[in-house]
Amino acid sequence: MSVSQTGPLAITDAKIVARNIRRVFQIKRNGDDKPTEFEAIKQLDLTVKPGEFLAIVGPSGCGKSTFLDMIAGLARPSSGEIFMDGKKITGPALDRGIVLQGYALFPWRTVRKNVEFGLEIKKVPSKERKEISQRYIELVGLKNFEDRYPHELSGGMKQRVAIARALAYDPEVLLMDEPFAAVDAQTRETLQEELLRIWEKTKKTIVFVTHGIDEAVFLADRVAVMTAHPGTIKEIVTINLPRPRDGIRSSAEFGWIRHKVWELLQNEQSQEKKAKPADSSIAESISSSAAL
Ligand SMILES: Nc1ncnc2c1ncn2[C@@H]1O[C@H](COP(=O)(O)OP(=O)(O)OP(=O)(O)O)[C@@H](O)[C@H]1O
Repeated sequence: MSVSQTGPLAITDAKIVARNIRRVFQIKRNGDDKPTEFEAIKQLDLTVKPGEFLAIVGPSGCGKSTFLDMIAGLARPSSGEIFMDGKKITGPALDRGIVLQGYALFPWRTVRKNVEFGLEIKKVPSKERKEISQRYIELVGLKNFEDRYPHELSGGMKQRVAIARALAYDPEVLLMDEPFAAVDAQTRETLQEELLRIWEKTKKTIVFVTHGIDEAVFLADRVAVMTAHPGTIKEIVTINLPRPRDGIRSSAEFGWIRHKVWELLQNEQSQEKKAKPADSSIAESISSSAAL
């Protein structure tokens, strides 16, 4: 039997395999007759192992969220394929849980009802739903907040609800797009430690997009560094730091790995600056419109 290979793992042995991904957006600007093609991602290959915690970092606008959306099945690659457990991803499904930066909670639902949302879709009976939601509410440290509404919670608490909601319907893969960006530094560190504790307990595969180098190195087994636009994988850094990682941030090894990732990103950003005069106008106009 011939099995396609991407990196060291066969498609069937890896949790997620992205093969030769390209993503092009059609941009129509005022006054243009025809849309212009904007290549956001090109030739992106990546393999995620079962149970792995993989972080993705890269310069702003390099395509991190676009790539995550494609793994989630919310968008399709223009060419190339993404597989999960050997099957091609063609749309969203409950085997992948998504946690986004803006919490995306339902404001009219209590904490419990938010956490139960995926279970309702799965048609889990009410008694079982309550048991499962309670377990995850407690796992993320929100016991006694079950009946609160999102507007009655802090940013860190909302983010915990979003994590509990994604975990409660037991997806095999958790896709996280800058989930802790909106909280203060101290809460972020607490949430990072909690996420590691949950990951060690639940053995989920996690793909975690972040701007934070410290965050990526602290959390991940491997950090995939993307190039500037058009984004592809520049290098994958294996984080050989022991676990549990409490207190590791002050160690020399942490500082050394952090510096290595920082350097890779720094090179990318300076190369992008040099390349800018040639194709800056379209990239800039699109990036700024996307930021609005
Ligand atoms: N729907 C869209 N239409 C047109 N261009 C888009 C669209 N979505 C994203 N882009 C462009 O694709 C590129 C990649 O965007 P993406 O949001 O994936 O980057 P990112 O790496 O997640 O950025 P950041 O780190 O700033 O969040 C950007 O230049 C963006 O402007």
